Amino acid sequence: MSCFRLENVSYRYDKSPVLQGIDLRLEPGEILGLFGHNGAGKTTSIKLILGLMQPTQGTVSVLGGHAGDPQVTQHIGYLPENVMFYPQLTGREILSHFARLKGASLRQVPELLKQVGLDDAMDARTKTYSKGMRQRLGLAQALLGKPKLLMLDEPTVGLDPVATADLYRLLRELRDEGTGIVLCSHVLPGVEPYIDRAAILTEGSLQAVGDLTALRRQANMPVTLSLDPANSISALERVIDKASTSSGLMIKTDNGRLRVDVQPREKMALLKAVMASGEVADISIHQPSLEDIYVHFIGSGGLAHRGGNQ
Ligand SMILES: Nc1ncnc2c1ncn2[C@@H]1O[C@H](COP(=O)(O)OP(=O)(O)OP(=O)(O)O)[C@@H](O)[C@H]1O
Repeated sequence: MSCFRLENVSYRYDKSPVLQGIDLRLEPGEILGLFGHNGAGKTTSIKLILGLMQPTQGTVSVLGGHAGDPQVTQHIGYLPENVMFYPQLTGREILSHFARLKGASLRQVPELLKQVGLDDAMDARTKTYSKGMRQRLGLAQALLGKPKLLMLDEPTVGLDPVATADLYRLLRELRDEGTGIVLCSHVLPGVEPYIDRAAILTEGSLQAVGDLTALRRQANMPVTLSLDPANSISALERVIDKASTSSGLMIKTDNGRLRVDVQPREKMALLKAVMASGEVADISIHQPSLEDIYVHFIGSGGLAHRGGNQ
């Protein structure tokens, strides 16, 4: 049973279309990164999965049922983009309140607060919490009742790098226990090792979906080889010129090394020729990162939408 399936889903607020023909699914035990610029439609997609709104076209099924059904919703954990809590209550009081609302065991409350690193602060009023602490309390709230589907909207906003890495590690543990997780973000640095698949949304349309290998293949972006000459840069450059089948191979010198941008399909032939020449002392290979792939798919039009939370 899939955690959710969106089939040919479109949505419009009033007249303007916000999502168009989205096909997307999430399986148990998987972390999907949903990436897109500000206003791309990430939160709208989440609201449709939560059943807060109905699609104007297409179908949304969640955990084998209908989005919004109480039997389905009780198995969903959701961390909204901007978490706000009553400032006079303590973390423990707030989480206990949400546990009662959700019908989750109160025993979970101190356990979860400990899990998100708030064990020392659970009896302090939330008005004394930092932004990162409020975010962790929001995460604990989302984890109440051990959800089968966890949806996190910009979960790393307000977290420092160590807390961000802790969050990703926690998500990986939950994933390994079978939870399906959606991570919505426009903050890409650091997320790459923790997601199984990425979906890139621009202007309400999915540009690409897949694991990093599939996205790299689809993007067909050049791979950068960084080469240390064994003898001289000019001799190494001649080898590359001769071996290259494509015209206009990008070659740059960089601190006594050569940087060569090569198409993926030509990489192995070029490497073999360079190795056989005896003109190279060392090689490093840089594949396009998730950020490179994201920028490739959203294009300069998408970049113009990006906000300041990078
Ligand atoms: N209640 C609403 N009424 C009208 N338009 C809306 C409403 N909510 C969102 N929109 C519009 O829908 C589009 C998608 O918004 P959405 O919040 O889904 O984007 P997002 O990808 O989550 O953006 P961000 O990264 O900034 O949170 C935007 O153009 C936004 O202005």
